[in-house]
Amino acid sequence: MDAYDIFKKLTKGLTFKHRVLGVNNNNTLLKPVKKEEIEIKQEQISDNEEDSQSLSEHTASESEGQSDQEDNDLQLIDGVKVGKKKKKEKKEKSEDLKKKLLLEEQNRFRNEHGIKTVGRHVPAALQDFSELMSRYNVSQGLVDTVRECGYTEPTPVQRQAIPCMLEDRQILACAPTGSGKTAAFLVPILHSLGPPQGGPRALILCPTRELAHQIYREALRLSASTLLRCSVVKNIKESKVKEREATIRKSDIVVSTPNRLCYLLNQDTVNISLDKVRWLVIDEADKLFEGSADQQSDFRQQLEQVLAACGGRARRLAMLSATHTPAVAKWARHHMRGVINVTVGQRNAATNLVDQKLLFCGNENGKLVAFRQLVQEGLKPPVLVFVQSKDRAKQLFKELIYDGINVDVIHADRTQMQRDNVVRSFRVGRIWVLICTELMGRGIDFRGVNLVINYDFPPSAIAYIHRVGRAGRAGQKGRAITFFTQDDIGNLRSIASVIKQSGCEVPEYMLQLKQNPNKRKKLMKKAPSRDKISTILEKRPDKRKLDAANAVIADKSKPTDSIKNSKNNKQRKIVNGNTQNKHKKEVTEKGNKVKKRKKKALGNKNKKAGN
Ligand SMILES: Nc1ncnc2c1ncn2[C@@H]1O[C@H](COP(=O)(O)OP(=O)(O)OP(=O)(O)O)[C@@H](O)[C@H]1O
Repeated sequence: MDAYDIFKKLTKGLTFKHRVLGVNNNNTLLKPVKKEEIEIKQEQISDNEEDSQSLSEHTASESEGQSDQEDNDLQLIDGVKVGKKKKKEKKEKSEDLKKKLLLEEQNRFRNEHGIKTVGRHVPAALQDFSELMSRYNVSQGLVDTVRECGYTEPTPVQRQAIPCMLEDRQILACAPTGSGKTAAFLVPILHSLGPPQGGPRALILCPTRELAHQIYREALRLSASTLLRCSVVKNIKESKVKEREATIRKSDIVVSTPNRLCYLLNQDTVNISLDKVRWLVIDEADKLFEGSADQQSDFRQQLEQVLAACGGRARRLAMLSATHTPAVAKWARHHMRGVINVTVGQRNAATNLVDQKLLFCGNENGKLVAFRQLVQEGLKPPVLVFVQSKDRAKQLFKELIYDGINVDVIHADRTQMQRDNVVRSFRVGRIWVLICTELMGRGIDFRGVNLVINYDFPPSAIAYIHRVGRAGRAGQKGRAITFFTQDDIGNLRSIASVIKQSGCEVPEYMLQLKQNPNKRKKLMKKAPSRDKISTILEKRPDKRKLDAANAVIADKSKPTDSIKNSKNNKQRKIVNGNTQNKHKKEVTEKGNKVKKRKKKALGNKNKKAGN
């Protein structure tokens, strides 16, 4: 007896409504039902099918009802509607995705323009100036003025700095020389100040008077469509103090050097309130922070005084420069909450619009010869020539004026009026070659400077970047030639690296030179002493040649140290022989005169005594 027979016996006379289906469906345990049996039960089956259908329908509706019930139960958990929660999550996810895509798009746009930012919630960069109206409600008048200045497209620093400042964010911006940083801070200030109120609400500090005047001129130009009043703190003679005070009190935007502003603030008779200042801009920030510890503390003290005077809580800071130093970054970290760092291109790099070259000149005579050669080959004005001190500026000026070159000179010893006249003449092309000191190295915007000549090697790579940046501005190309001698080797490698970085060629050996940090620091503090710039020098013996000759002589005869020294001393005496003899003669003549006077006085005394 198999399982089927047992099942039959056991189920004799019984009807299994559901089992029938089960039998059909499950024949693994039970044998398949025979055909006749199926036919007998067919009727029952169809009835049952209906039942089961209605049952399944019922069950479905029941389970639906149950799931509804479950849903209702879930909806009641903590009063949160789960269904809606899911929808909300979905929506949030899609919003997140949208945001991510938007951020990616913004980053791609920034990359295209060489903009890097560090900070939280950085506003999107500007696509064009008209976006200022749609995004920030900037007046049509201001946008039109910007365009009238010839600014059709924002420069990279303007694309990022303007929205940041319009959203009231503090910035630390580093962008190449000549890339339009001035308009980058002026445009948002001009919009955010609204109608004029009187009493400074924006204060712009920069290192030199020339730069202050330049920023002031740009502010005047850009504010043409507004009624805002701009002023620059001019010379602060005692007689003018009251006049300056009145001007500042009436102005909305004030441009000054820190020295002049603090001088005025410290006058007992002067009452200037900086309470309403909303924007404090520090242009060429790293220059103001640079220098010896004393100089640094000078500016820091001044800055602290100004910050204290701008007591308002709404005060925001913007610091800009073409170069970035750790001192500025550190200060910004401590004093600028929520600051956004904006960097365009590579940090501390020279503009790639300037073709740069290094020229070894041997000695000071070599420099003058090289300069004259450049003139002979044909200089394309305007040309800026940098020297390391005002004395050397005067010396070179004397040399070049005798060569018949259309040249002038600017340095700290000239009066303000002379300085202003020189700058104006150079701007309009009356002067072709302008000799200057580091004074003009920062920020000054002479349109179309074709060539910068570093007659004296710059004291640092930073100074080099700013000097050559006087050419190659606002998209125009330029050239820079830097003379160097043996005295400048200490800084050669760092400057050669800057040149190489900006895409120009430099001999490989320069990049391999050993760095001496102490020597570099020394050179930054004090420029090397150089022979006077003078054609007469050519007739004088070269001291270095003499020293070299002495060394050869000393080596040949192998004398002892003391003999060597005496030999050098003797040589020194020969070099300065004429001067020393002259000096000796003068001393003897003076001595004789004194003796004669004494003799005469003694004679008179004796006469009187005799009388
Ligand atoms: N969007 C623009 N399109 C064309 N030219 C511009 C634009 N913005 C500014 N300029 C021009 O570029 C020149 C350089 O501008 P600016 O003096 O502000 O440069 P900078 O970045 O401050 O340079 P530096 O670091 O040397 O001080 C100026 O002549 C200015 O008129």
